[in-house]
Amino acid sequence: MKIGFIGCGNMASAMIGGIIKNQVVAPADILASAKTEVSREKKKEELGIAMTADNREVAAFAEVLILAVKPFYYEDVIKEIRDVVADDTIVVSIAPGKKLTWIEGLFEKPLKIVRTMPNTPALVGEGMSCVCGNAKCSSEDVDTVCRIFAGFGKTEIVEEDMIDVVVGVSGSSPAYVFMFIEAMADAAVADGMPRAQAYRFAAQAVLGSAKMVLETGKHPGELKDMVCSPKGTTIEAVRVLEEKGLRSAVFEAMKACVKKGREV
Ligand SMILES: NC(=O)C1=CN([C@@H]2O[C@H](COP(=O)(O)OP(=O)(O)OC[C@H]3O[C@@H](n4cnc5c(N)ncnc54)[C@H](OP(=O)(O)O)[C@@H]3O)[C@@H](O)[C@H]2O)C=CC1
Ligand SMILES: O=C(O)[C@@H]1CCC=N1
Repeated sequence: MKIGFIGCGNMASAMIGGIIKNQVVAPADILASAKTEVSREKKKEELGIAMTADNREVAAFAEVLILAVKPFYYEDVIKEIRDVVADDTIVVSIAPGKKLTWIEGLFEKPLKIVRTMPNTPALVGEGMSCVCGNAKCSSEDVDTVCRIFAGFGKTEIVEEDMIDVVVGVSGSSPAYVFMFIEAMADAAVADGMPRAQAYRFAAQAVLGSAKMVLETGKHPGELKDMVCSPKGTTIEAVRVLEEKGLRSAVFEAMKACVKKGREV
């Protein structure tokens, strides 16, 4: 299977890294484009794939064509490539807000279009993505995309409306988690821990906690309660986090994120 990426920035690189590492396809079966020569050279070296400046070359090459440019470039890119995209190519969007009908309309011909929302932990094989195909897609087409995305993490099929929610809860959320890790590490540094060690401790605590949610099936509140000893240290931290509005901050942040995604 030939996979093409139009745009090869943060998200495409994370996906390609996972695809190659997990041998979904060989590097020779991937072709990507980027706007600047500097990026193309960097990605060629980093990922070991062929790079081009020509989006139309990528579109003609790909059986699965992933549009990995910023949402505001989608319109120009689709107009540029639409006459070289073969009728049976599966076109994959990773952009928030750009609806299937809008993408279909721009191609001006019936095509298989799949909307997805990946996230950057794809780079280490721990991505979380959703997938939704248009009416032209058979279940095999959707499976093909799921198989590619499974190469760099977990994937679930959702209704299109749910994609806006996925943007908030997994597409964008690595950024909030990195902020949380950074803040915990800063506090540990303030208390005397060397910075590199602080990142290791904070990140491993987040990783382990996430695994507990996924692997025990217990409610996160129960897992939290298991850490809070009576009269202990943790409940003091929990009291301050509640006082400072952690839950409300996360709630409001995600509402803002989803709203922005719907407006794109
Ligand atoms: N970053 C993330 O965590 C996530 C991003 N997404 C979505 O992924 C898409 C890409 O985002 P991201 O990777 O962060 O963005 P980046 O800015 O990191 O990358 C954009 C890429 O597009 C290239 N590019 C720009 N214009 C063109 C063009 N006309 N033709 C071909 N290539 C072009 C850039 O080239 P150059 O480097 O040379 O300028 C760059 O390689 C967006 O739609 C975003 O919403 C989805 C989920 C998560
Ligand atoms: O910030 C953004 O717009 C993209 C979409 C999801 C994550 N990054």
